Amino acid sequence: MTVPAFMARKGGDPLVCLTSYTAHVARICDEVCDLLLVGDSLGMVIHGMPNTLGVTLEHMIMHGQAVVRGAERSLVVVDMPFGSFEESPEVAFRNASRVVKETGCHAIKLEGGREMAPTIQYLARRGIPVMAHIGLMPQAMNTAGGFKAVRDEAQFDAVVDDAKAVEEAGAFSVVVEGVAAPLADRITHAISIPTIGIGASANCDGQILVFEDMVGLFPTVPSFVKRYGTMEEMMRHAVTTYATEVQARSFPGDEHTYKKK
Ligand SMILES: Nc1nc(=O)c2c([nH]1)NC[C@@H]1CN(c3ccc(C(=O)N[C@@H](CCC(=O)O)C(=O)O)cc3)CN21
Ligand SMILES: CC(C)C(=O)C(=O)O
Ligand SMILES: [Mg+2]
Repeated sequence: MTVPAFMARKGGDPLVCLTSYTAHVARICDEVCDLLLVGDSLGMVIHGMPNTLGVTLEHMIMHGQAVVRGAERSLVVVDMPFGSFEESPEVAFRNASRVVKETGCHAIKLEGGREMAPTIQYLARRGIPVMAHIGLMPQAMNTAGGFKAVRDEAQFDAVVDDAKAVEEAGAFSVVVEGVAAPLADRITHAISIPTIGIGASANCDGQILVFEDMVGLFPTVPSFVKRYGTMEEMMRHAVTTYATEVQARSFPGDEHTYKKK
């Protein structure tokens, strides 16, 4: 997958996207996805943080390297963490270029609408494809007072304006998070770059979910998540059986034991 090929899917077959944070999860997701996102949700999902604000550029680079090693076909996009891009377009370029150089990812993603348009333009014109992220922006949880979906009609025009501004600035795609279905529909029809929804209805050009949420490995998921697997139960069964067998001395058995030569 390339950035132009991804953009060409606007209005066509839905774009399949998932987050990945590790090489072997990336290898599995890569078989079915158009895009793998190394999301800053890894702070919560992998590192047990209460929100995404504590995630660093070093976290993103380390997980980005792992995912790039596991991916062959998909576009790999790395989230810019809180504090790494907001100050100025120049600071954003310095940090985003480090992410691209040190991971080999194809593009970066950053949260923000109109206020980030100059930064998106600065990066995009200098060789770094940018995916924007509008609607519910988890890095703004303290100003929003939590992870609040955009459901009030009075807020809709502002988010449509954000979508137009990031398109105009040169974003190649935009994540639309936590918005009511009619707003997602307006945004998808208002712009000519692909909209990738998360908690944003079917009225988008593609969908993304957090891998651990959809396989059933993260305990507290937002209501928009559909669970396609029961990984937590499978893991609990495996470790419980192991513990029982160690205690009973039935593991290791003969077939798991070296014989002398
Ligand atoms: N594992 C995981 N999955 C995610 O989808 C995800 C993360 N982590 N971390 C970053 C953000 C946070 N996300 C969330 C988390 C909770 C709600 C949620 O429950 N929102 C409710 C109300 C919450 C409130 O009132 O405080 C809503 O109705 O909008 C939405 C998005 C989505 N992102
Ligand atoms: C879920 C997506 C869009 C994200 O930003 C993340 O995982 O950090
Ligand atoms: Mg994110």
